[in-house]
Amino acid sequence: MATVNLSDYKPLHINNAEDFSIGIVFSEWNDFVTYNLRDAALEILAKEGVKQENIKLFSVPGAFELNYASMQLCKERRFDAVIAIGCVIRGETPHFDFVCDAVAQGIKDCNILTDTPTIFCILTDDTKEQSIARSGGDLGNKGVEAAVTALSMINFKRNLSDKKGNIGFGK
Ligand SMILES: Nc1c(NC[C@H](O)[C@H](O)[C@H](O)CO)[nH]c(=O)[nH]c1=O
Ligand SMILES: CC(=O)[C@@H](O)COP(=O)(O)O
Repeated sequence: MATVNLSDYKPLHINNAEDFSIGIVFSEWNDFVTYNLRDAALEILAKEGVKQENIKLFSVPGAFELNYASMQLCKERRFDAVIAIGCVIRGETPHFDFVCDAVAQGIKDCNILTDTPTIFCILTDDTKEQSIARSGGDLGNKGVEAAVTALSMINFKRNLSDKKGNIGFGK
């Protein structure tokens, strides 16, 4: 299990988190980073009361494939939120830019073309060191932020349907 940097995580105490269902799609490319992001997100979801059986994991080869997998899960309307996890590290050619732009656009499309909040937990770094620092290193863990964001967006969506307007945090 990854060492989760919780330094800036404050429990949300979201109501009814035990009923939330979340799909996590993670890429195998740079798994020394993406597994840490994934595990940190899982740890936060557990801390906030999401049942393990309501969290489903899916792996894809690379960040570019997060587009297809995330959109498929969103179209199925199977989850309250989807978290897309990847790590793109710049190489010698413009390929980095195309992959990063494509996955940013693809995850954006999931959010505007479907009813499922889809969280962009994709590191886009110039160096491996930058990625390591953001996946449980000195700069925290983006997986923590992604889990918090997913819970917040599910809550947002539920409050929209409740039409109550309250944010629903806290006991
Ligand atoms: N260089 C990285 C990639 N490249 C692979 C693409 O994401 C994709 O799998 C391929 O182009 C086939 O469609 N992927 C990453 O996730 N991270 C990288 O640093
Ligand atoms: C971001 C990537 O796809 C990366 O592996 C490409 O490396 P390169 O630009 O050196 O081919």
